[in-house]
Amino acid sequence: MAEDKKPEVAFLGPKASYTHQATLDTFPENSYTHRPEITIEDVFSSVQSGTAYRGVVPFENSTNGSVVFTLDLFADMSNKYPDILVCGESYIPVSHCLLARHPSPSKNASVIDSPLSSGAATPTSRDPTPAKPLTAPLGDISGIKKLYSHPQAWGQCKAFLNTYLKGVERHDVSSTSRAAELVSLDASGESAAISSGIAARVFGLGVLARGIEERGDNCTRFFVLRKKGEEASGEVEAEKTQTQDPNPSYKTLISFTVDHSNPGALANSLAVFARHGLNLTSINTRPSGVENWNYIFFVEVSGSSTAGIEDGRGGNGGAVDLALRDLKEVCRGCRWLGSWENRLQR
Ligand SMILES: O=C(O)C(=O)C[C@]1(C(=O)O)C=C[C@@H](O)C=C1
Repeated sequence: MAEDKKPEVAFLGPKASYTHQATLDTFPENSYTHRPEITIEDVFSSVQSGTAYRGVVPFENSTNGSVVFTLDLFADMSNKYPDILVCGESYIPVSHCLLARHPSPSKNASVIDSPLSSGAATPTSRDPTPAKPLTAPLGDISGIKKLYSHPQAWGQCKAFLNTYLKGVERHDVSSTSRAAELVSLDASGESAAISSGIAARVFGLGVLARGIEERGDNCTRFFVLRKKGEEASGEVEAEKTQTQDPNPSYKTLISFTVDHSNPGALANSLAVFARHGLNLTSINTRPSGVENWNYIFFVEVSGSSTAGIEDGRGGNGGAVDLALRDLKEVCRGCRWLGSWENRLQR
């Protein structure tokens, strides 16, 4: 069947996750088969093993910061994903809803009468001026005893949760769409999910509140993964059309570790990028996993590295390749994690 011939793109599922939206944004359904995976690690695994042509994973949220699960997989302490590279990115606006199976948002229920619905969280000595949520529930939500979502989502909806669902038990699950799926299976009707409006339709749930995120411009950045040795881009026509910018700029992700006992080791490593005129656009750290209080650093720089770095020939002599060569001299270990076209629109 022609359907079977389409390249497979693995993504953090189930269907209707924000990662699914990012996948649809980059890989049109008529040219690719979209394969939902249960965890972000499963996506890495499918790309590493070659069973998926590409993978899509969340990397960073504009309100709540890095997706640490993804960073830890790039850190790859057990050397399970040595061939994973980033080859693309996608920015998706994220607007969360509160979803439940038996939404009683009795349209008539007075939101104003409920003590839970005053729109102001209780001031405490630790937080005397709590943030005000952007939105209120559409009806009575006092029956909700359990909340499900991806850990990233709690931090994106703090004001709403503190105001209207303070103290309600929270369950971390693998994605926001998995949260919606679990709620759809809970006959008690006492659970709710933080998930998307699309997930409400896919899992037949009702919407108890819309736009519950902290900020109206909440946005998540996703990475497209490929396996080392696979063409960077362009082999499939549909993917080529993603380039809309006639003068695209590029970004590169690099990880490195330093000898923490050496004063200036980190400063010397970062100075390499400045010396080669590379703008550092982000820096993250995670525990290295080697010993306590030892870190792995992730930096994103402007520019790209091309042929040669991948197979150890040293690259094309561009600024990123030269920086990688010099970085090796001053850090303990470093790894090029891919270069891709910058898709950030300002
Ligand atoms: O759970 C999902 O729907 C995801 O795609 C994951 C994820 C994330 O990890 O950041 C993506 C976007 C939102 O920021 C919340 C969750």
